[in-house]
Order: sequence, then structure tokens, then C-alpha cells
Amino acid sequence: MTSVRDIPTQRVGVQAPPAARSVRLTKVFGEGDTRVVALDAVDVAFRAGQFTAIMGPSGSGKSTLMHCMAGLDAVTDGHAHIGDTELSSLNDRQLTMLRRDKIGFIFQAYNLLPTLTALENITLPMDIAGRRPDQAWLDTVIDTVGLRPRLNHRPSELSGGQQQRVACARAMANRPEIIFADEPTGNLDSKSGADVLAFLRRSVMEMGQTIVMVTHDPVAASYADRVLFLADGRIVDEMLSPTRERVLERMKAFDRQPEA
Ligand SMILES: Nc1ncnc2c1ncn2[C@@H]1O[C@H](COP(=O)(O)OP(=O)(O)OP(=O)(O)O)[C@@H](O)[C@H]1O
Repeated sequence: MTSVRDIPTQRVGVQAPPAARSVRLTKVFGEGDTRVVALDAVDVAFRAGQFTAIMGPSGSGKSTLMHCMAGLDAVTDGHAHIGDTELSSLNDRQLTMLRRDKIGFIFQAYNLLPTLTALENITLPMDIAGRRPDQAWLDTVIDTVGLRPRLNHRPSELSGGQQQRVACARAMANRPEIIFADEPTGNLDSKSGADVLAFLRRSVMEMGQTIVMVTHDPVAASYADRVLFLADGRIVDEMLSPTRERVLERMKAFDRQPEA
């Protein structure tokens, strides 16, 4: 007989815990005259299987939020959680392992190792961790990013878009609980950028990936399920099912009504 325990939480009306969340997350840089409150008591949750874009004017705290959520930067006050784990409860070694095992990163500069092939770059984090890749999953990821014919190429033999797709595959190969992407299409032409974004979108739809992406680009943001808008270290707005036009309008409002 099926017990309540066997029923997925959604079906018994209990919300799955978010893949990541923050509670009154505060980050202050400098002191005295140079003191900057980059994040001002931010409460945010990133639901599992959701694609979130973070937008806002330059200096609004987007990268700082991502770095604090990913355990790349220490918080001044408040808490950041990945799944059930509160990051400030971890020592350096535990934090490194959490980043390695549970988080995938995609940066604007692809950060591939030039001497390794595409495949070696993709499996590098697992090789370092001494873990064998799940071959079926790896095949799924490689086919989803469309890299199979290029697996033995080195980064210099790949286009920018292909290199970024290698970086995406590397971020996903370990089945992380969440992927943080910082301007992943910032260096790409619009066609290559669209390929990468379509892949990220598919990984959410087909593989249930959770993605948080910082971007300045309303087109990139339109691939997300929701957009969070930051200004002066606070979340000031949220948009569900964003379109390029609506995001563009919202961004223009920042220019018309600059936050205090
Ligand atoms: N290491 C640092 N030392 C001092 N101040 C910093 C540091 N990093 C960020 N800041 C400040 O914190 C604020 C938020 O910066 P952050 O880089 O998070 O903004 P952003 O929204 O990502 O900006 P951009 O869109 O220009 O990349 C800014 O005022 C910035 O100058």
C-alpha cells in the first residue's frame, strides 16, 4: 500500500524546500567613508526547477547576491542556504566541498583550461573530486548542448558559443542542485547567445535544473521563468513569465525613477 511518505511532496500539498534561499542577507564592503551596503537584508528563495534572472542597474548588488548565495563571498549579516545547509555553519573545507558537489558555475569568461579537450574540461571537476561521471547523464548533457562532434577539440578550436556550451555542460555534469550563471552570454554574439540560453532553458524544462542567472540583457532574461529586479541592494520588483519588451520597460523605469 502506498503510504503518505511515498507520495511526492507536491501531491500532499507541501511545498518542496527551495534549492537556495537567503534570510535578511546583508553584505557591507569597506567602512567609514568607503562603506557600501551592497546587499540590504535581502530575503529571496530560488525554487527547485525554476530559472531566475537577476537584473538591475550597475552596482545594484547582483553579483554580490550571487557570490554570497554561492558561498564565494562571506556575508556580513543574515543567512544564505543551499538546500537545507546554512553556509555560515560550514568551515572552509566543508564550503569547498559544498560548492564542488552541489553548485555549478557559469561565468562570462568561459574559464576553460586551454590544454584540455572539451570532454576533459567537462569532466574536470569530477576528475578532481575523484568521482566517476554518471555516463548516461553525461551523454544526456553532451547531447543537449549539441557538443558530441566537438568533444575532442581544444577550446582554441571552438567558437565562443561552443566554448560557453562546454562551460554549461561542465556546470551540469555533476547534477548540481543549483547553477549560478554570471552574464553567461555577455561575450557572445546574439546567435551564439541564443543557443546557450536555449540550452539553459531546456535543461530547466527537461532535466529540472535550477538556474540563477545575472544578466543585463532583456533578451536573456526573457528565457527565465521569473526576473528579480535589484536596486541599491534590495529586491524591488519581480516579474513572472517575462518578455523582452516588459523587461525593457521595467529597466527603463530605473532610469526614469532612480532609486534613492
Ligand atoms: N570587493 C568590493 N569592495 C568594495 N565594494 C564593492 C566590492 N564589490 C562590490 N562592491 C560594491 O558593492 C555594490 C554592488 O556591487 P555588485 O558588483 O554586486 O553590483 P552589480 O549589480 O553586479 O553591478 P554590475 O552590473 O556593474 O556588475 C557596488 O556599489 C560596488 O561598488
